[in-house]
Amino acid sequence: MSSLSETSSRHHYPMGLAQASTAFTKRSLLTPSDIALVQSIQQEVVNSGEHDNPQNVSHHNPNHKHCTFLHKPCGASLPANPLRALAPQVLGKLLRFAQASWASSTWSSSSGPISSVSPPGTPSGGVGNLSLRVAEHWHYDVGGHLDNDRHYDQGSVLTIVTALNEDFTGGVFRTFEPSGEHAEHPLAPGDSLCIVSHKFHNVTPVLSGFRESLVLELWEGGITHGR
Ligand SMILES: O=C(O)CCC(=O)C(=O)O
Ligand SMILES: [Fe+2]
Repeated sequence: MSSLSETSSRHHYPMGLAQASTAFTKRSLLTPSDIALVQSIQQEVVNSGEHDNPQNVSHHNPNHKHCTFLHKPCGASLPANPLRALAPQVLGKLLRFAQASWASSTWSSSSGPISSVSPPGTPSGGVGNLSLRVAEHWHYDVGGHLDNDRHYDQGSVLTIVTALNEDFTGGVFRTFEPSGEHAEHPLAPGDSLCIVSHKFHNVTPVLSGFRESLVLELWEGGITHGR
C-alpha cells in the first residue's frame, strides 16, 4: 500500500499467485529456418569451446541432459550474446510473444503474481522493461527429465520455452497446478509456451530419441552474461 512497501517488494513474486496463473502457448511461432538457425548457433557455441554450464556438467550423465548457454561470451569467434547478435529476429519473435501473453493475462493485475512489475501498456512497462537473463539450449537424451514437481525459475519474471524437435517420445512439458494435478503442454517444433517463472513446471522423462528445447528467462536484474 505505501510506496515504501511497493519499492521493497519490487523483486518479490508471490509463489501462490504464480501457481494459479495461466500458461500461454503459441503454435508454430518459430519457422523451420528459425529453428535451424538456433541449432546452428548452439553448434557454433559448442565448437567454440566454453559452452558448458558448470552447474550442469554433473547432470550430463546422471540426468541425461545437457545445457548450452546462448547468451554469454564463449570465445573470440562469437559475439558476447550469440542468440541476440546472430538471431535477433528469432529473439524478437519470442519477446513479442511474451509481451502479447503478458498483455492478455492478469499476471500483473493487483492480485497477480507479478503485480510489482510494470505491465505492457504503461510507460516503460512490459517486456521492454525486463532483460534477457539466460538463453539456454537444452538437450535431453533418453532418461533426461526435470522431475521436481516444484521446480521454478527463481528470480526470473517470465520464462519462454520453445520446442526445437519432435524426434522423441516422452519429454512432455508440464505445469504443476494448484489442484495437485499436472497439466501437460505438448509442444511441436516451433511451438512456444510462456509462463510466469515462479509457476511450477517440469519435464517428463524422454523415453526414446532426444529432446531439444530453447528456454529464455526474462528478469528485472539487467543484462547478464553470468549464471
Ligand atoms: O526444457 C524445458 O522444457 C524446460 C526446462 C526448464 O524449465 C529449466 O531448465 O529451467
Ligand atoms: Fe525452469
